[in-house]
Formats: sequence, structure tokens, C-alpha cells
Amino acid sequence: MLLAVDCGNTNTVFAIYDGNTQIAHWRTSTEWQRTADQYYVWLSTLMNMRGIKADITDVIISSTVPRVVFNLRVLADRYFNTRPLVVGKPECLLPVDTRVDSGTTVGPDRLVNTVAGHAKYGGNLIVVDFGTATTFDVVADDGAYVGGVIAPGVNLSLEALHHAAAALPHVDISKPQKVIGTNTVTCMQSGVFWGYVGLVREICDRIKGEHGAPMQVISTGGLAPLFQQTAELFDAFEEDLTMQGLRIIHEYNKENGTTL
Ligand SMILES: Nc1ncnc2c1ncn2[C@@H]1O[C@H](COP(=O)(O)OP(=O)(O)O)[C@@H](O)[C@H]1O
Ligand SMILES: CC(C)(COP(=O)(O)O)[C@@H](O)C(=O)NCCC(=O)O
Ligand SMILES: [K+]
Repeated sequence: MLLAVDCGNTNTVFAIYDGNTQIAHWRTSTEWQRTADQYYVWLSTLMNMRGIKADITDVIISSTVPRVVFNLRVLADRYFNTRPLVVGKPECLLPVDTRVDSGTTVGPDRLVNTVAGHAKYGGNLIVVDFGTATTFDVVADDGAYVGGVIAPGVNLSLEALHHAAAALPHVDISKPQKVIGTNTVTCMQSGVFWGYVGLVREICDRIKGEHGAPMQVISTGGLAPLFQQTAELFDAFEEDLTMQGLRIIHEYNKENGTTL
């Protein structure tokens, strides 16, 4: 079985695959200090609760937080006796090209989203991932990652207002019924929610204009369901695009004989 780990700046998701089938997934907060032993206690408890036998033979990791990779490597080595594939490392092959400025780093989550988007929807895509940051990944006709956009995340924007202004409280995001807020909380929610709807629409329109071919827009990430209610922004919603991509990349490396 495969253990796939998608580590974002806020949350880390672990998923277990038996072949192409996802058997379970669990989410924990991202903390670079967490040790391999701590991960294992947490993971094995959840696996036992679901009656999943721990016959993990392979591990694949995508992490936007470089520091957590060390302990995840130890987890794979100590408890599953395997060397993990780490997306972004030279030994991890990708089934798509990356065409960006030389010497630049692309977030592994964006590469993984590109792979999954291409596998399911072909080329000419914009993948919008509502995570800690909101990323727009542009997938070319042939499935290559050719760049994109990084915008401050939805919760990050609300937190920034709260931290910078003494009278603005911590507010959870939700879709306000009206644009005109009648109290501080609904004013802030309106600014971020409707501001975000505008941001997504404008960025996608401009990407489509520059790209010069019709494109499909796919949404994913923790806060994507919130914007799914504004249906006209997206052609499709994928709950776990990054996980799907990790499974595909693992399979690709197996088929292409990567020995780890
Ligand atoms: N179901 C949810 N409801 C509300 N907020 C959520 C939900 N899931 C995730 N979030 C929040 O959305 C943001 C992005 O989450 P996530 O996609 O897990 O981020 P990342 O991949 O960057 O770690 C975080 O601020 C997180 O707290
Ligand atoms: C843009 C990101 C911070 C998004 O991370 P996330 O919101 O998933 O935690 C991450 O993809 C990253 O660190 N990227 C490196 C720079 C780049 O992709 O160009
Ligand atoms: K993201």
C-alpha cells in the first residue's frame, strides 16, 4: 500500500492507497517540530480505529514546508522500511514538463496539481488551489506547468486585517448574504469573500487572454467549497486533486523504474 503525504503550510493530509483506490485520509496541522514517532503514534491509532492493516510499502511526499520533510523521511524509513519519493527532488520523475525561468523553484503542490489536472482534464487548464496561499497553476496544451499566480490566501487576508487594525476582530470566512455589511464582521467577510470572487474572475480572464486558447478552470484546496457556491467561476471542483496527483506520480515512477 502507498502512503501519500501532502504537506501544506497550514495542514498536512495523509492518505492510504491500495492500488488506485484511496482507502482513507486524515488531516493534521502542519508543525515542523513533529517527530517521526509522533506521526506514527497518530497514524497507527487512526489506522487501527478503521481496521486498516499497516502494510505500507511505499511513501510519497509533497511538502511546501521544507523543514517537515526530514521527520517524514524518518517516518518512512523507521516504520515502513522504505525510502520515500519526494516531489521536487531530482530522483522523483514527473510525467509533465515544467517551463519556467531557469533557476526558479516551483512549489511541489503546484507541480502535483498540474499532473492531476492534466491526467483528468487534459491540457489548457487553470488549477486554482485555495490553501494558505491561493495559487493559480497554468497547464499548457501538452500538460506542462508553465507558470501562474500566487495570491494571499483567504484566511491570511482576514488574519492580516485582524492583526493590523486594533478594532477588527478575528473572523471566520463565510459567504455573506449581501455585499453591504451592516456590522464589522459582515463588512470584513464581504470584503474578503466578494473581493476574492473578483480576484479569481479577473486573474482567470487575464490568464485566458494571455494564453490564447480556451481553458478550463478547476478549483481545489481547503476553502474551494466556499467558492464553489459561486458556480460560474469554475468548470469543475476536485476535493483532493493534490492526493490524486501524488498517486499518479508514484505510479509513474514505479513504471519508469525509479529505484529508491
Ligand atoms: N473545511 C474547512 N472550513 C474552513 N476552513 C478550512 C477548511 N479546510 C481548511 N480550511 C482553512 O483553509 C485554509 C487552507 O487550508 P488547506 O487547503 O489545508 O491549506 P494548505 O494546503 O496550505 O495547508 C487554512 O487556513 C485552513 O485553516
Ligand atoms: C505558493 C505556496 C506557498 C502555496 O502553498 P500552500 O498554500 O499550499 O501551503 C507554495 O506552492 C510555495 O511555497 N511555492 C514556491 C514558489 C512557487 O511556487 O513559485
Ligand atoms: K495552495
